[in-house]
Amino acid sequence: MSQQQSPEPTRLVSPTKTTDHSTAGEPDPFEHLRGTAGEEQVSLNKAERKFIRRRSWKLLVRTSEGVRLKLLLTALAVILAQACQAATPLIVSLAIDWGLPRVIDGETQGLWIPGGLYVTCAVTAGIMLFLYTRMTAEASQQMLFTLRDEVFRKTQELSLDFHEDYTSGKVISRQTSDLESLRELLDGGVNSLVQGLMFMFFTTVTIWIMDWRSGLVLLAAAVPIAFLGRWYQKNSEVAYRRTRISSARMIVHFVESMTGIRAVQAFRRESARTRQYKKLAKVYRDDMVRSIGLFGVLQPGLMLVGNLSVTAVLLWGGFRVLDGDLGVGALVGVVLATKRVFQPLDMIAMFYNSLQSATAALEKVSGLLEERPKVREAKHPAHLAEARGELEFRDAEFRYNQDGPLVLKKLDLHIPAGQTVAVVGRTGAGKTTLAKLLARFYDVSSGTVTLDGVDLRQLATADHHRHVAMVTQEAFLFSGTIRDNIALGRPTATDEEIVAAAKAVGVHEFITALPEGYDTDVNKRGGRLSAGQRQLVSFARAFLADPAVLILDEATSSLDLPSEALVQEGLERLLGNRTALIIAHRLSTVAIADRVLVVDARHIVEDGSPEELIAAGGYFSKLHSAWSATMGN
Ligand SMILES: Nc1ncnc2c1ncn2[C@@H]1O[C@H](COP(=O)(O)OP(=O)(O)OP(=O)(O)O)[C@@H](O)[C@H]1O
Repeated sequence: MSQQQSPEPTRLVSPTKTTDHSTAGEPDPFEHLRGTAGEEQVSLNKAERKFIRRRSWKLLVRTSEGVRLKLLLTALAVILAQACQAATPLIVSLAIDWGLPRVIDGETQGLWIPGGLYVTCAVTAGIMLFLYTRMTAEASQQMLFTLRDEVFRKTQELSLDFHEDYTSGKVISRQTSDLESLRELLDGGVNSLVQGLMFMFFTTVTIWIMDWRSGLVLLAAAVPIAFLGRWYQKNSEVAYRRTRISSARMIVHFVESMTGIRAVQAFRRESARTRQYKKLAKVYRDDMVRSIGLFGVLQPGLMLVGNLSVTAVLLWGGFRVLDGDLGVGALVGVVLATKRVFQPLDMIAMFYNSLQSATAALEKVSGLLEERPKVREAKHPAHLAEARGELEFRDAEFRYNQDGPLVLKKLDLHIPAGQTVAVVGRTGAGKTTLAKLLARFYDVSSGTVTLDGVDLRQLATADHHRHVAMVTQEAFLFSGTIRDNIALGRPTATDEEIVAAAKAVGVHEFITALPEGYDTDVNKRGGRLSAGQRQLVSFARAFLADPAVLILDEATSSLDLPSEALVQEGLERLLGNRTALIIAHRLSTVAIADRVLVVDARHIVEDGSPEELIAAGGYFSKLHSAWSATMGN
C-alpha cells in the first residue's frame, strides 16, 4: 500500500466564516430568523416582528434607490390631479356667483375666466393622470426588475448546501408568486392610497370650514376606524404570512412533481402526487379565503362607521337647524361631504390589503436575499495563473451540518500532479463528498485542501474554476445547440476547437449524424440525447475547458458496454496528462487508473495501484473479482 508524502502547503488558513451576524461573542437574538431560517414561523413576537419588518423595509428602500425621484414626481402628480379635481366645484360656484351676473351685464370676462380655469384644471388633471399612471408603471417595474435580478443573482451565488436544503420550488415561489404580490401593491396600491388620502384631506378641510361641529363627528369616527384597522393589521399579517408559506409548499410540490416526472411515472405515483397536491392546494385555498375573509370584515366595518357618521351628522345638524344654529344649505353641504369623505376608505382598505399581502411576500424575499454563501472567495485571494494539478487533503474533516456526523475524518491524502486516481467504496462511504470538496462546493470543516500548495479557500474563484472541472453523472445540458453546450467549457472557443474537443472524446461522429449536426437543439434537459450521449457531450465540454484537475463523479455510469471500448479511448484522451479523480463504478474505468483509493466509514482504507490492491486481498480485490465475473473474465 503506498501512501504518498506531501510537501508543506504554502499557507494554512482558518475555515471560512459562515455567519456574520453576531458581534464579538454576543449571541444574536434573531439568529433563528436570519436569512431563510424562520421562514415557516407564522406567529412572531413584537421584537421579532420589528426585526422582520425592518429587514423588509430596508430592502424596499434599497430597491427604490434609482426611482425615488420618479416616485416623488408621481406623488406630486397625484396631488396636483386631485387638487384640480377638487377645485372644479369651486370653479362652478365661481361661475354661478361671480361669472353669471357679469355675463348678464354683458361682460365677456364673466364667461372666459371661469371657463378658462375649468378647462385648465381639466386638462392639467388629465395630463397628471397620464403622467402618474406612466411613472408608477415605470417605477414599479424598475423596482421589480431590480428584485428579480437580485433574487436570481443571489440564488446563483449561494452554495450547494443552501440549494440542497431550500429546494428549487421555494426559489421559484419567491421569484414568482411573492414578487407578483409586490407588483400588485406597487402598480395600483400606492396610487389608490395617495389619491384616497388626498381626497379625504381636501374633503375634511371643507367640512371643518362649513361646520366644525360636524368635524368633531368625523374625529369621533376615527376612533372605531383606528381600532378596526389595528385588528385587521394584526390578524391579516399572520393570515398572509400563512398564505405565503402554503403557496410556497404548493409550488415546491408542483416543481418536484414536474422535474421528477420520470420517477413519478416510473413508480406510478401520479395519483398519489395528485392527491398530495390537492391537499396542499386546499390548504392554500383555505388560507386565502381566511385572509380575504378578514378583508370582508374590514370593508363593511368601515362602511358601517361611515354610514353611522352620516346619520350622526344629519341628526345633530337637523336639531341645530331646528334651533336655528345651522343653515339648511350648510347641513346639506356637510352631509354630502361626510358621505363623500368615507368613499376612499374602500380604496385605502384595498391598499392595506395588498400591503399586507406584499409585506408577507417581502419578508420572505428579504430573508432569501439576506442569505450568504458559505463558500466564498477570500478577501485577498491567491492567484494561480498556471496549475500543475497537485492535490492534497491535510488533516481534513468534514460534516455537512454543524452538528451532523463526520463524513470524512482526519484525512491525509496527497495526489501528485498528473496522477489518475480511482475512488471506490460502498454506497454512502463519502466518495462524492471527496469530489465536492475538491470542486469547492463545500469547504472542509477543519484541516485543508490544497491545489499546488494553495488552500482552496484562498484561491481566486476564477482560477479554481479554470483549473478544476467536475463532470457529474447528471451531465446536464442547457437549452440550445450541442455546439453551445460544448462551448460552455470555454465560451471563447472557436468552432474548430469545439469540433476538435468532440473528436478527442469520440463524440464527433454521433453529432454529425444528427439532423443538424452541431446545431441540433438539445431541448430541455437534453431530451433528444440518451444519458450516455449526454455524458460524452459533457466530456467534450470538459476537454475544451482543459483543466489541470478533472473530477469525474460516476460520469461513465450511463455509458453502455458495447460502446465502452470507444468511450475508454475518449476517456483516456480526456484525462491526458491531467490529475484526475474518478469515482468509479466500473472495472474498465478503474483499469486506466494509476492508483485506487477505497473509501469506507469516513476513512481511506486502501490506497495503492490496482495490481497492489488486488494482491492485497482486501475490499478492492473482492470488488475486482465480482466485476471480472460479471464481465465474463
Ligand atoms: N447534502 C448532504 N447533507 C447531509 N448529508 C449528506 C449530504 N450528502 C451526502 N450526505 C451523507 O454523507 C455521506 C457520504 O455521502 P457521499 O455522497 O459522499 O457518498 P458516496 O460514497 O458518494 O455514495 P454513492 O456511491 O452512493 O454515491 C452519506 O452518509 C450521506 O448520507
